[in-house]
Amino acid sequence: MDLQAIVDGIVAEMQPRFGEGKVADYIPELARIDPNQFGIAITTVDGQTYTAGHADVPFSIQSISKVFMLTLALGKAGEGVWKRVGREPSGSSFNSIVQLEHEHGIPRNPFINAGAIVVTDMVLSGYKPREAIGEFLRFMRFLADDDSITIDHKVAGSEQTTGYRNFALANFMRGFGNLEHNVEMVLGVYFHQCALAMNCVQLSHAGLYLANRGTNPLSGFSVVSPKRARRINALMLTCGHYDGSGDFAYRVGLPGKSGVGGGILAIAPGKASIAVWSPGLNKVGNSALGSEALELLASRTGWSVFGN
Ligand SMILES: NC(=O)CC[C@H](N)C(=O)O
Repeated sequence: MDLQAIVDGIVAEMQPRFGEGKVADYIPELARIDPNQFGIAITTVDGQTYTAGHADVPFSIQSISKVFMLTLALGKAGEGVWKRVGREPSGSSFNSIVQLEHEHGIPRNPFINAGAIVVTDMVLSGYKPREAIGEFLRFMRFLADDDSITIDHKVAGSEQTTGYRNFALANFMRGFGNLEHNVEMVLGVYFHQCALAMNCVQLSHAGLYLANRGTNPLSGFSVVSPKRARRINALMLTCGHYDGSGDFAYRVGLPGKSGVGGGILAIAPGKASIAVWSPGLNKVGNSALGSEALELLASRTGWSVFGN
């Protein structure tokens, strides 16, 4: 299979449509991003990387960080994580508060904002916020084997001043006793993890452990057990695209996690880690062209986990 020809073909097909969708404008710093950008990178488990388009332009990974923070929290708290957050798709938008009251402050899953805020609270345990942010940054540099990865402090600051809904979610959960640390501390870490800037190549490297039974084939390091990698993939498949998760599974058929920066990390277990980025979002807040590109990729590679 000629993966280079596949990614080149996808970019050529997407090019006339660059700019489609709507950039996230509720975070002022993200509203300024040029929507006419599109990048894709595939890294296979045998270590080859194939890129096309703007694959080396850094973007805000936003909610894709939730996969990596969950990995850290599982390492710290093990199955105890699931006492404080569920594993079911929410069927609601990423920043919804409605289910939280009925479900006594226990968020549906770790990939909606409420769930991710609880996960961040777990990672923060025993640390100062600055240390937890440092641990996350080190982890990402280690996974991608790239020390040039940084946090965009302007984006973090922008969210800090406008993240009213996240403050509401966090306060609500603290009221139910499901946050151990004060809201400002937890959200300080959460906004910084979301503001990590990575390009498609770096992100495809960072996700590789999930495609390779928990071990990063580039470094040989075991990040998580095969069982845990499988389970994180299951959560990405069922919950990684908020209330668009069912549609993404139907159209693409791969575990994936999106972010409002326009990035998507998709995992083809046993085969490859794929990162796409295009800032324009669809109605549910997932990259419009990114989702379509992955649909093309899955059909051209036959990589859907549901068969080809
Ligand atoms: N879907 C997302 O990427 C949301 C992340 C964003 N930082 C927020 O909390 O609103």
